[in-house]
Amino acid sequence: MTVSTRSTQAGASPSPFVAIRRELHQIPEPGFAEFKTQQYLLNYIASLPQDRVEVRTWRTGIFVHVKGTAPTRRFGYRADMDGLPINEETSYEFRSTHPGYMHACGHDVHMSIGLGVLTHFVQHPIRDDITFIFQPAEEGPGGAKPMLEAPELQDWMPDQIVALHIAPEYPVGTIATKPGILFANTSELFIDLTGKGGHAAFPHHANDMVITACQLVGQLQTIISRNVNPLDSAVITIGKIDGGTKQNIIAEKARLEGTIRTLSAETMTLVKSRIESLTAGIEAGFNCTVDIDYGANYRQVFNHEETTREFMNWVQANGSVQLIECTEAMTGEDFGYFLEQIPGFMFWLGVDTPYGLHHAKIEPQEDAIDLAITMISDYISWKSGTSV
Ligand SMILES: CC(=O)N[C@@H](CCC[C@H](N)C(=O)O)C(=O)O
Repeated sequence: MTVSTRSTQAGASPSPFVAIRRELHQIPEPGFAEFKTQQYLLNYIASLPQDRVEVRTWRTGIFVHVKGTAPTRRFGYRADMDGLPINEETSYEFRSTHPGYMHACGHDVHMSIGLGVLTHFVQHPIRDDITFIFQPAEEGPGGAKPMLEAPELQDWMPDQIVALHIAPEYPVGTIATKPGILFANTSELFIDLTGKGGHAAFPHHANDMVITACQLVGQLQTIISRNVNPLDSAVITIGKIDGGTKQNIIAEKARLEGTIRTLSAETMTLVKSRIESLTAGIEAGFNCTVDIDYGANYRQVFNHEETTREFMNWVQANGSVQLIECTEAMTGEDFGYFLEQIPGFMFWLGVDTPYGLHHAKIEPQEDAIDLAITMISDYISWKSGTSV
């Protein structure tokens, strides 16, 4: 394949898809509000030769169909599009121009790789068709499920699908994956506490929801340490607390925002049932009301055993990147919904940066972009050539 002209060394001009990643990096947007991102992608796709390309939009997402020369099947590549509410603190010259928003989960990288693979197959037709899915709202509330059900996808539904996620902890030149479960089941968690506000000097006339929220956060952590089997894995993270209005007013309301992660659906049910018992105790003990909202729920990312093993063998034989057979992670991804319907897999792409996903200073190594474009293009070409 010929797309890559790699160079991200200081002073050198970036390759086309690194340059695209830098432009996308500057316009991170919330889920289902990826308007500029969608327009940017549409403009780029429109700049390609159109004879075998067809485009459909769905809300802020995009489906692109690239027709093969004598198709017998259809491959799929999915990239997510949304940014995160984080104030960027990287050393980049091409930092986010949207205050308070950042591509801190690599979706700018995932999209630029998607455009690179798309460009390759527009320039180098293969026998089979390919559907590219640029999906909004992966960080929540989830674009995968409604996109799978969208009428615009039905006649372009892939027979096999692939997606990747950047991995800060792995070196550039490595990918990591495994057959079976790769990412956890997730559920968002929003808990609203309502008590009785009052003057800071008269706590006996009020029910303080700041104290109640603090108690509840501590109690929630006992679910993992005392209810979940230690040989199983689960996470409860409360990532945000809001409460009160002023330092000398007892808070009438508080809100906890978090996420639950489990490796099995049964453990998710157990964790939720324990949350409900503990919050019932909080209501009784602190004379307040508690409302729980589980927000968006994602099913586990479960890599198709046979397809993933075949891909891993191909990577090892191909030799352009090093394969790591990893363990599962407690991250979530609504790509799991695609894998429930379509055989395929997700893999981690090594981008070697000391700051993790969702960190304000994350700076993925951009050399991984052209390397991934080449590898995915080569894999799909090989697979198309070998399949009937
Ligand atoms: C790869 C990654 O970081 N994905 C997100 C998915 C978020 C799911 C949902 N909004 C939640 O918070 O539960 C993650 O946080 O793992």
